[in-house]
Amino acid sequence: MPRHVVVLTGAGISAESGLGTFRDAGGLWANHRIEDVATPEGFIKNPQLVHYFYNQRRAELQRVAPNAAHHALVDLEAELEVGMGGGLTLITQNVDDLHERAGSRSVLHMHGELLKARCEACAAVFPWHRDLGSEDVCIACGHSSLRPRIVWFGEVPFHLDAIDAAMARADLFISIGTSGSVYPAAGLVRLARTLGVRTVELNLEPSENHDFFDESHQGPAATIVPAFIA
Ligand SMILES: CC(C)NC(=O)[C@H](Cc1c[nH]c2ccccc12)NC(=O)[C@H](CCCC/N=C(/NCCC(=O)O)S[C@H]1O[C@H](COP(=O)(O)OP(=O)(O)OC[C@H]2O[C@@H](n3cnc4c(N)ncnc43)[C@H](O)[C@@H]2O)[C@@H](O)[C@H]1O)NC(=O)OCc1ccccc1
Repeated sequence: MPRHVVVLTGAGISAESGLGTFRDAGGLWANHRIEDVATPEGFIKNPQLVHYFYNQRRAELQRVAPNAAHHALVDLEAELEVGMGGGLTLITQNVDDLHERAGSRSVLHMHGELLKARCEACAAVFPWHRDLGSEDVCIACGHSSLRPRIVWFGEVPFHLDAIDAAMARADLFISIGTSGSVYPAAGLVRLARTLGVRTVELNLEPSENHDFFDESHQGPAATIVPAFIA
């Protein structure tokens, strides 16, 4: 029975909660060009468009709730800690707070969080639950240079050291609801293999890294994640 489990989640785990994924039909990238809304260059060129993109998603987030897949990971966290004296490291590419709302206690948001803002003048980070705009002022330094605390393309993801440390002690790596198309997140399954860690894919369809998994189960996350964890 594995004791130290690393789970990586992507947009697919939040799909059944009603949040759009990126690459699926009608997904986020169907209506917006990545370079316009998810790059530092796009933010300099058109901050209103970028704020509009994230304000839409922040408002939508407050209308949805975690699903059975999020809740199953809370049970796994407790089981590993209490039962096995081990632990769960939950790494997510998602910027939503559905893992925390389900009850997950330690979540590594490697691509940031929608409900936080960061000041580009003094680097202060604080919770932000309403629309964000260029006129908004940083409560720490008074400058109006706030941006969503999100990792854009070309920017270094968060928590890379904690992620490497968790992978180094893992005995099971589970990937849930991700297409495996964005790096360095998509490279974690290969790192797991080089470390001799067992790898499992839980996804609606085979991901771009399907061949790197020892075991793969296809289906909707809210069904297959509780089934796999039970
Ligand atoms: C497009 C891609 C090729 N480009 C990259 O990967 C780039 C460049 C790059 C770096 N290394 C490379 C190597 C090779 C090639 C390119 C690169 N990477 C970067 O720029 C990264 C930064 C990338 C982060 C960008 N920000 C995001 N998000 C925040 C914004 C926002 O949210 O708006 S990425 C964003 O897109 C990705 C979307 O992927 P998924 O979540 O998987 O969603 P998707 O829609 O694609 O797939 C959904 C899946 O779910 C499944 N599904 C659907 N419904 C269900 C269901 N119901 N149940 C189960 N599964 C389901 C579907 O079948 C599908 O498989 C996520 O990562 C998400 O966070 N930064 C960096 O590399 O810095 C340097 C560095 C790196 C390391 C160390 C030092 C320096």
